Amino acid sequence: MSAVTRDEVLATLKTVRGPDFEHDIVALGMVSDVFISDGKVYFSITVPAERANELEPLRQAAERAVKAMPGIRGALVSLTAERKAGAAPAAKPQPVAHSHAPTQAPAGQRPAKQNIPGIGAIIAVASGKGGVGKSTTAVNLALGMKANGLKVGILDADVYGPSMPRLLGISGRPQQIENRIIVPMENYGIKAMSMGFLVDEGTAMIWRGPMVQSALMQMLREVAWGDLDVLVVDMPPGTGDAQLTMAQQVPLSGAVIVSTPQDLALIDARKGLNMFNKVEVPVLGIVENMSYFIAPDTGARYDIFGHGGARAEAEKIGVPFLGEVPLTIAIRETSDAGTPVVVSDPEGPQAKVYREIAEKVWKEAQARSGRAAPSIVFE
Ligand SMILES: Nc1ncnc2c1ncn2[C@@H]1O[C@H](COP(=O)(O)OP(=O)(O)OP(=O)(O)O)[C@@H](O)[C@H]1O
Repeated sequence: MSAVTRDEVLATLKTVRGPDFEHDIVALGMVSDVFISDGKVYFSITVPAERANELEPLRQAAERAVKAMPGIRGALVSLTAERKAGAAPAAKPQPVAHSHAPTQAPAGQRPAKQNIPGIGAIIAVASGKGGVGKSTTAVNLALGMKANGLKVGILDADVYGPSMPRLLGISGRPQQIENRIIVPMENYGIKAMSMGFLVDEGTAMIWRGPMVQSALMQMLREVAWGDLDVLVVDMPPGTGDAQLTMAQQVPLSGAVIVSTPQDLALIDARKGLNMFNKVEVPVLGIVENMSYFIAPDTGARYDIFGHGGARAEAEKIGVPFLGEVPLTIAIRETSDAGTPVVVSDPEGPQAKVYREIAEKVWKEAQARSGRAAPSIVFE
């Protein structure tokens, strides 16, 4: 069977009537870019923010219509809200979580970010640029927190290059329960959600901003996370508009910045800090990754990268230094094999490094939230 095209999807959507019961949703200009991957169709429908709940049946009708097309294996349709003129400076439509549409903030104020019921703290792991080991740090940090006795989830917000399925060794598709709530995947005792569970890894993601945002909001708010002490969010690399919007829309308790010593004068890490400052999310500290080299044969340590830059930078700007992670074959190989070092060699030196970082991150998060830390049992 030949692949379904965007035009065919749009033709189908022309059978769906808009809220005026007269014109179709395509003619009314409510349909975003349509993206098709692996037989699944993704798009959003723009609606006025105050009608989001009321128009949920419209979303369902559109999803049903597309799912019924021959050759289509699934559809992910979300509602995105139009901002009222003058309500906020951004011109982009903002996604809304359907049953829990955020309340519109008065003009000039940041919209209130709704906490997620059941989730104690949401901690972002971010980096100023790609390839510094952000995802590896995020997964080992999450597992370190679990090893320290916390209930942990991880959300892979890197919609364009999801890596959690591979890092956690999880394959398959998540189950959907009533009201389109998704059951998170799970491995090594942590719950996980990633775009990679919904589309195949390696699929070139060419989504536009609003679609990415609504997919992220669904993964955040329409997933049965249950009770979690902490949800670790693996942010997409970089500090561009997309990351900024994300940092703005997710109710973050704090952020951890991953940097390498090779980062020239840590320029990129500083950009990360500025980004979170801009959206008033406290930076919990900096992790220096690939800080020094441990020889696989002798276990000897070599400070070949001029490590320590991140510590100095953290001191200079007054944020905590959370720890340094060595460059080791073990970390790379276990990451690539889907058996992160914290679970595959829990007694080893690398696992210890991550657990200590996890402890510091948690302490910092608790200190910022002003709540007493639940007691953590260390073995
Ligand atoms: N401490 C480490 N020692 C050895 N290899 C590491 C270490 N940290 C990360 N790596 C390896 O470096 C590569 C990049 O890591 P990772 O995917 O975590 O980076 P990232 O910053 O999330 O990248 P991206 O920007 O592509 O999302 C991976 O192959 C990973 O296994």
